[in-house]
Amino acid sequence: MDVYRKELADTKQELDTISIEIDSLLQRQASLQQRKTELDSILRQSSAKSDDNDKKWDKQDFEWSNNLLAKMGSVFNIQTLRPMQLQTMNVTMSCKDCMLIMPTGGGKSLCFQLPALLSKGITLVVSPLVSLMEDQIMALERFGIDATKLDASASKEKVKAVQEAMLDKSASLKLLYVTPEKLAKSKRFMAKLEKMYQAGRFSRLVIDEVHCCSQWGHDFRPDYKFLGIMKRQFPEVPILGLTATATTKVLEDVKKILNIPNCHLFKASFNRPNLFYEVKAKPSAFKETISEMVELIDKRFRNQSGIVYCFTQKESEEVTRELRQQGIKTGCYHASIPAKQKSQIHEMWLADKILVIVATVAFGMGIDKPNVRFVIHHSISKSMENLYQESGRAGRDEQRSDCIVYYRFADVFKQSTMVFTEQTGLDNVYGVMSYCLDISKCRRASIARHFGELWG
Ligand SMILES: Nc1ncnc2c1ncn2[C@@H]1O[C@H](COP(=O)(O)OP(=O)(O)OP(=O)(O)O)[C@@H](O)[C@H]1O
Repeated sequence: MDVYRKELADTKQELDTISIEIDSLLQRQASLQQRKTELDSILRQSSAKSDDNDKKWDKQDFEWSNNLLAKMGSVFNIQTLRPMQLQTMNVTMSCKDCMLIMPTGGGKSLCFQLPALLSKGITLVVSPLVSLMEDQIMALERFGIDATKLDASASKEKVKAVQEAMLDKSASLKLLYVTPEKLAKSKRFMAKLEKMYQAGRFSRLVIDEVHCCSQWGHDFRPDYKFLGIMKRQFPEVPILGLTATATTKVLEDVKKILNIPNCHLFKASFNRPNLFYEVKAKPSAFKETISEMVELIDKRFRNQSGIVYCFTQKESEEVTRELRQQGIKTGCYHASIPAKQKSQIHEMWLADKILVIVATVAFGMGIDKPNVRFVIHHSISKSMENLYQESGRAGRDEQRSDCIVYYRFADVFKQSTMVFTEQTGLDNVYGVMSYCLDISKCRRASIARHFGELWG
């Protein structure tokens, strides 16, 4: 009996102790709950404050505002700015770091080209593709702006002239384009930049396609990681990162990599109201898909300019051959086509001498044709970002245009085998698959949600 009495006394004591502990935990819970409410409210207020801060960036009373508006018309022949352009330019003109996320064709280039004209010294533009730089430099030359690039093909004389201009106060050079490889691999060029910085002539660092820094993005480029040292080496130089496609996770990663945790972030809407998205079931027989496409191109898009995207070079050649056999004049474009032939095809298409280009993704960045009325994906893209960007080459003139994807399950497997080694490769393909399969949702809404926009 004594044994039981003893156990009962111990049990009561333990229960008392637990009650005391529960009381104290309940009190702690209540106080944490209260603190949580307070912290939520502080954060809400500070984000409202930073919204306020952002609001001031769209003002036109900065010391450079008059000059900015004047040059916008006189040099670029632009009468009104698009959403987020003024904010971005004001932030970067204030020497603050900024990232601008704006859809393809939205007008990101103006956001650094115009500030480059208004600033002393040289704007360094890091861009992933030489062809992209060439297009921009050609366009700048047409506006009478002195811009050039340094890449592996530059002659000794050219390198010398650029290096002189980097330090020469009276030089007219405003924009210098380089690839990330150039920065990562040429110590000599970094040393020149250091001198340019010391001379107070390094006015701004622009990083085009800034999502390439992050492994979580769809287009990671190892040399972009090197850009992380730029802020440490040139702390006074404002960084402007540009991208058409970046999820929140990618943006956070990019901020970390570039050492710009407090950069301003501007995001233009991804909705392109003039683009109409459609998904069609792809017949299993190749010829059947082609005859559907011929019908589309011949009837719905008669005499109109467009692009047909294919999965592989082989596929693009087969589609080109079939379309031609069915009487449609097309040009084929992929990475293995000789450079001269590629630029001929591109020019003929720009001049509307060829209406349809059948291409792989090699026909991509830097395409700026206003009247592309349709983009057809003969096979699905490898990610929603790619799909959005490729489709976005339609309708730059803001006229109605169609973006059609041919979808069948077998193509998901094909894509998966190509991307499974990439960090988020499979997830990206499944994202496209779910976009294609979800017939209950509006396509535009699915795209908006993918890019983190609220949509009804
Ligand atoms: N405010 C504006 N008003 C009218 N046209 C503009 C304006 N801003 C830019 N543009 C024009 O829009 C077109 C696309 O601009 P830009 O090439 O800068 O786009 P982008 O955002 O860099 O696209 P991409 O992602 O393909 O590089 C250009 O022809 C440019 O001249």
